[in-house]
Amino acid sequence: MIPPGAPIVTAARMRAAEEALFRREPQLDVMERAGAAVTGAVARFARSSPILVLAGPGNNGGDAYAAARLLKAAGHDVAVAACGEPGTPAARAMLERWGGDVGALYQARPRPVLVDGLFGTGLTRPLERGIAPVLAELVAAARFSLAIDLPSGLATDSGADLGAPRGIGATLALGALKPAHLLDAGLERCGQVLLADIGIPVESDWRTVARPKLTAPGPRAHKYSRGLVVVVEGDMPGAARLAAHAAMAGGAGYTILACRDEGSGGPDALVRHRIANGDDLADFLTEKRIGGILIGPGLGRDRRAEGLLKAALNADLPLILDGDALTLLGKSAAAWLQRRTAATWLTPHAGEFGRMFEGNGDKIVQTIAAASESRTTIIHKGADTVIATPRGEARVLARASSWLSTAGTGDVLAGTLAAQVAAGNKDAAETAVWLHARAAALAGPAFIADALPMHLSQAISECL
Ligand SMILES: NC(=O)C1=CN([C@@H]2O[C@H](COP(=O)(O)OP(=O)(O)OC[C@H]3O[C@@H](n4cnc5c(N)ncnc54)[C@H](O)[C@@H]3O)[C@@H](O)[C@H]2O)[C@@H](O)CC1
Ligand SMILES: Nc1ncnc2c1ncn2[C@@H]1O[C@H](COP(=O)(O)OP(=O)(O)O)[C@@H](O)[C@H]1O
Ligand SMILES: [K+]
Repeated sequence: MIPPGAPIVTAARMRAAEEALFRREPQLDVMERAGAAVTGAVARFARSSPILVLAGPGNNGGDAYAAARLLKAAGHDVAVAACGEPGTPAARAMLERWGGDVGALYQARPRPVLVDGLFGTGLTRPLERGIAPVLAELVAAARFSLAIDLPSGLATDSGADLGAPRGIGATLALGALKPAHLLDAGLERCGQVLLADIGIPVESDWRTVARPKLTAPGPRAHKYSRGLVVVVEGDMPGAARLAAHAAMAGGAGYTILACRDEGSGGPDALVRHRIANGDDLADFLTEKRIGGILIGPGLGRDRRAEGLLKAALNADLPLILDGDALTLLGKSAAAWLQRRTAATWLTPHAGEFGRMFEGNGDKIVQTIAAASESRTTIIHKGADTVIATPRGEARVLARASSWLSTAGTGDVLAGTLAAQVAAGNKDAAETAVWLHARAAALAGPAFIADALPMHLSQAISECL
């Protein structure tokens, strides 16, 4: 499990935090703690199996030499293989403290337990030729592999694959999580992510999503105080119905489907209100008790859809934009949205995000830049979901149920978010993402999106 609410830092931030600490404490003491943390984690998995420790030229290699010595002192059968001489004073000192044999990486014989201490946050380019296949073979031949800080061959700040092996069983993040533990290729290359506190103080506006704290409605609650949600229906009514159902199951007091005609389907408690076009919707949205408008799921992209979207954008009410609403805005999204005075949330998947914003940089950086430019809170969905606020905060959710990869689950997320927005939850996005992921976990394998809302009640009960 990814540690909830844990800070996430880039390689540069981690280095700065380490350097600040080294002004107060010897670097070797910190590295000894890193070695001890690795030893503890490896010993748990290795039991009495022979261990091969791989050491690289930098401080990741320094951690590896420290761990090799401590594992040996604890009675384990340890062999060490290195790629290159240590290039930092700390790594050299740890090689000396190890004092045993060091083989060449290219001649290393596989052992049942492998410790990957080749490269960590200092990796700046794809693994040099020859290293990746040797590492891949040693990992494949081992019964269990643990990576120190990061699997060698992952770009720390993006999680991009620079030659990382497949099959690492666990990764022990040192001091703090890095984006690579959560994003892109890191999602499948890190195995189980463990976090070791080695006494490096880190500050960050970026954290993993944590379980929210919610409260039950007060004794004097009524349907309006719980939150009135309006979901705007479009060409594909099923999508809006799914979202409306999720808003209701996500705790909204009153949910209205603004629909073209009487229609049918959906829970009986769902109220239908006929809306022919954008002018109609604009009139309806003068109702000040509305706590959140959701538009976009199944909206379509025709003239009527454009009129509805314009009415929603012009209403001075909290607004959630999803699906087709995002595509309709396209590259003019930021210009439209920064004019709004009421709060706005966007829930794009990667395709929709790319239609609205330039995609420079890593997913966290990109999402923060877009949130700040458009003055919105963005839930950038995917197997790795990044939430960014206009204030530069980020929350990351990795490893939600991969069964979420089915049509309609995004509509359920948008509806869940609308309920939280209408209830006035100031962490509506993080709450909705957590509840949605928890509902998916509770739904088990091969659920359909229609089944997700019914698990929201249990998910909410776990937050009370
Ligand atoms: N500074 C410290 O004392 C501490 C560092 N820590 C460890 O140190 C790591 C960071 O150490 P470094 O900054 O020395 O970096 P690394 O040890 O991750 O790697 C740096 C070395 O790799 C080389 N290199 C980079 N890309 C390469 C490539 N594609 N092919 C071949 N060689 C390549 C660099 O030239 C340099 O020699 C962390 O991940 C963590 O494991 C922790 O022990 C905490 C304390
Ligand atoms: N492999 C995956 N692992 C975890 N979550 C996923 C995965 N694939 C999709 N999701 C989640 O499922 C939802 C899909 O939303 P979206 O792409 O908008 O689908 P739709 O438009 O069909 O509803 C998002 O919340 C996304 O984060
Ligand atoms: K490593």
